[in-house]
Amino acid sequence: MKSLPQPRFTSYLWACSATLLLVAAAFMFYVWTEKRIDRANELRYASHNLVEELRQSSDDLSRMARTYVATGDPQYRKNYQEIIDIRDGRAARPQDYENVYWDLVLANGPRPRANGGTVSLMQLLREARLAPDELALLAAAKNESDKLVAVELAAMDLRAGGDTERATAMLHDAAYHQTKAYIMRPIGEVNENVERRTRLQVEETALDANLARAIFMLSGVVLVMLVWRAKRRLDAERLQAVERTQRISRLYSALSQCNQAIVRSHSEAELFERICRDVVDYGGMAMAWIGLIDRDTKRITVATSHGVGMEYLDALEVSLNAASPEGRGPIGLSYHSGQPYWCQDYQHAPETAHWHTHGERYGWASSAAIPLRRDGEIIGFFAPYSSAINAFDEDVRQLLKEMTLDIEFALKNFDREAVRQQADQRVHYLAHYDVLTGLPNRSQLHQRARQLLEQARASRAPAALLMLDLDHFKDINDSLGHTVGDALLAELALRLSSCLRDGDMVARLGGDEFIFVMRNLSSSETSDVARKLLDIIGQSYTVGPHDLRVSASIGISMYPDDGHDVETLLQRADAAMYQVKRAGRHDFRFFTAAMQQRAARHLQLVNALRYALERQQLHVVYQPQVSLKTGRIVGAEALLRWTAPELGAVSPAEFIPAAEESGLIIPIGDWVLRQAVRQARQWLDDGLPPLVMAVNLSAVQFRAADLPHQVSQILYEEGLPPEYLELELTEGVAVQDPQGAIATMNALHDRGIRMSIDDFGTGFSSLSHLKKFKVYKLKIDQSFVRDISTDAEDKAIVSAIINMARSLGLTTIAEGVETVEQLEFLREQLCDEMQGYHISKPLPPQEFEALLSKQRD
Ligand SMILES: Nc1nc2c(ncn2[C@@H]2O[C@H](COP(=O)(O)O[C@H]3[C@@H](O)[C@H](n4cnc5c(=O)[nH]c(N)nc54)O[C@@H]3COP(=O)(O)O)[C@@H](O)[C@H]2O)c(=O)[nH]1
Repeated sequence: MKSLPQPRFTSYLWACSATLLLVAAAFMFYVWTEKRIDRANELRYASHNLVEELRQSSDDLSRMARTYVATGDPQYRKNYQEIIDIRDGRAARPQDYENVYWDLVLANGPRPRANGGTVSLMQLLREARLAPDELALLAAAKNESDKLVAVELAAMDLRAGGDTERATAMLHDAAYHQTKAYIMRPIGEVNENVERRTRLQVEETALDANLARAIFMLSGVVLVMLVWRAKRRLDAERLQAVERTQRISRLYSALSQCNQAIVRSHSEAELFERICRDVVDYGGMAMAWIGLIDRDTKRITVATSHGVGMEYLDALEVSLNAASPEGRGPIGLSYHSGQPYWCQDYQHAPETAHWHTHGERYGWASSAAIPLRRDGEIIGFFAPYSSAINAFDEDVRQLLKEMTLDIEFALKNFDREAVRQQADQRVHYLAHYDVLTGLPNRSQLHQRARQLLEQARASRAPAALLMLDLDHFKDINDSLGHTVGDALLAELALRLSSCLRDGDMVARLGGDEFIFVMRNLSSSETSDVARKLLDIIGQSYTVGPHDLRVSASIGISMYPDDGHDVETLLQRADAAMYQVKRAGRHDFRFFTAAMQQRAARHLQLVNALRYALERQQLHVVYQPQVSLKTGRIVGAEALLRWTAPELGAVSPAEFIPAAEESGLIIPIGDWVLRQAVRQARQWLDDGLPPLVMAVNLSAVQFRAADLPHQVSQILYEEGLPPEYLELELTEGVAVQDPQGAIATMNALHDRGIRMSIDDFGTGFSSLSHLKKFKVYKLKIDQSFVRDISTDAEDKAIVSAIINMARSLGLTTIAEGVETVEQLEFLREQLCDEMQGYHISKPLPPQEFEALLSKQRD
């Protein structure tokens, strides 16, 4: 039942003040009426006294006169005259005059003391505000009294004259008494009149006084009641204020808890749970829940709840569909208005009718639905329930709105945090994993490998580190593009991962280089793994329209024999892999101490080579190439020499591979080419017989995309016609990408530049390819030439090469010719040209020039 609103304390204060005024007015009225009664009584008393004085003075005069007549004592006549004088205002009225002059005189002898004032009795009677008729009666009495005075004076004169008898008779005769009676009758009438009138006046005033007293008492009672009620109201309001203060402080502690919840919560679910708990534990709610909108069904699903009666939510049906009853409740209304909905009387509100029966058991008296937004869109509702009607006053509403804003702020922060975490995870992923293959990257490798070695150390078990590098993978990238290369690497990573046991790892170091760390493997088991890897890697890859095959080189180092830390094992596996590469690739090798020395030497060479050009440690020598028909020098092969102060003279057989692997061959090769071209131009300019300058071109140089342009540029800049230059290529340039090699050769050929195949017979050139190569010369490798005088097989090979070349229309040149026997055999076989120590070692330019000059002569 609704309670009537209580008047506030200030209303009581006004009522009290008004009543107090009424009380004061009633009191004053009462005092005034009492004073009026007093005044009426005083008047009655005074009137009565004065009237009595008139009667008494008459009696006193009679007595004085009779006593004088009887005694003849003049004092009585004197007294008589004094009474007359006082009464008529000629003598001052004595002090304490109580009408009875006789009493004053006879008291103790002395004369009554005057009070200083002289006023006649009649004047006093007039001032006594007697009624006019009363004054008229008293004036008549005074007249009669004056007549009697005249009689008494006459009687006293007779006595003074000695006629006592007549004097006495005059004071006792019937006329005397008749006059006396005429005096007394009006005085009596006046006395009665005054008595009656003043009593009436007193009685009337007493009525007023009673009324005033009644009003005073009544208003007093009312005032007391009002003060009492005001006090109760004041107490109630004070209590309310205290309760409100406590409630507000509770609400603020709920808000503070909410803020703490926001700070402490790490997830949306945790935050929702804390908020519901805080609004119940600190905000005075019986139960609270948070529901989230299911976007598909438009229904509300309970995310979290706290408080008593949470079972209510078990069967709760709430939706946003305004067409259904469960969509027209506080949540539905809140959703459609976008505002919080406060239901202050849950059991009687029409909007909660659908849930009355269900909610009755839980004693809900108020409920609210406050929308929760994320990025401005309503995602759910915060729904607190109270067991009190009108629970959501302004303070509570404000609190809940603020809590909701705080929740929304926290949601935004969670979103930001989620984005940040995703970014962090991405950064972490990028920092530790290879994006292309998903394998651990270099930094992760070091970390994981250290852990694996630690475990191996702890279990005193061996471990293997395998460094795997694809052979000629660059060719695939260069010829088919990086997309194809990337796809192949991704497929390769999957294959490699499939070879892993639990606890082992494979990482991509970058490019086509992979590292395996495997525990509990003996050397022979590691060999099996390496073979298996080579086998798996060698199976074909289908990338788009391409059917590709690759091979790999694997270097292996063993823990603890080859090293105790990751860095050492990596270095040693690298050295082993380097040896595989040098030995022709597509194989695996274990690290050995010799490899270590070679690797160290390799590193030393590469480091020194970096500065060889700028420190002018390089120079070119020239070896003559002679026609077997004419015996004349027809060409020169430019051969690079390097003398470094710390290393001495280093053979190109040693430093060229190092320059190729480090990429230094590109600037160095350019430099050699320019030197050789310049020299050829110089000799032409010097008038020496024209010759072809042969320059070795490594496969690395040959694969450079701008090679044809670069060569033409040097020729152009140095002013040498292209027909005077010959590029010596090894068979290897065409192994990986024959089509690309053919295209480059075509481009060089189109620019008029000659090409020869160096070291022919040692590589894998197929004849079908050879036919397509725009080369004009084959250089028979000196390993075949060396023993042609004695080795029948070499003889047969050299003979076959010469015949094959001739059938293809190619010129042949034999290198490494040191003896006349070798020379003779080659001439017999119709080899076209020769080069070797038999004619000359490679010579510095001046010496070569001298040799050439001799030929001119
Ligand atoms: N890419 C480049 N490769 C170069 C360059 N300069 C040299 N090289 C290559 O280095 C390898 C070793 O060369 P080098 O030590 O200069 O040896 C050459 C000759 O000195 C040697 N030769 C010549 N005649 C004889 C002989 O009668 N006996 C004998 N024992 N050796 C002889 O043969 C090498 C020439 O080889 P080739 O080039 O195959 O004709 C070597 O592979 C060079 O190619 C360079 O500038 N760039």
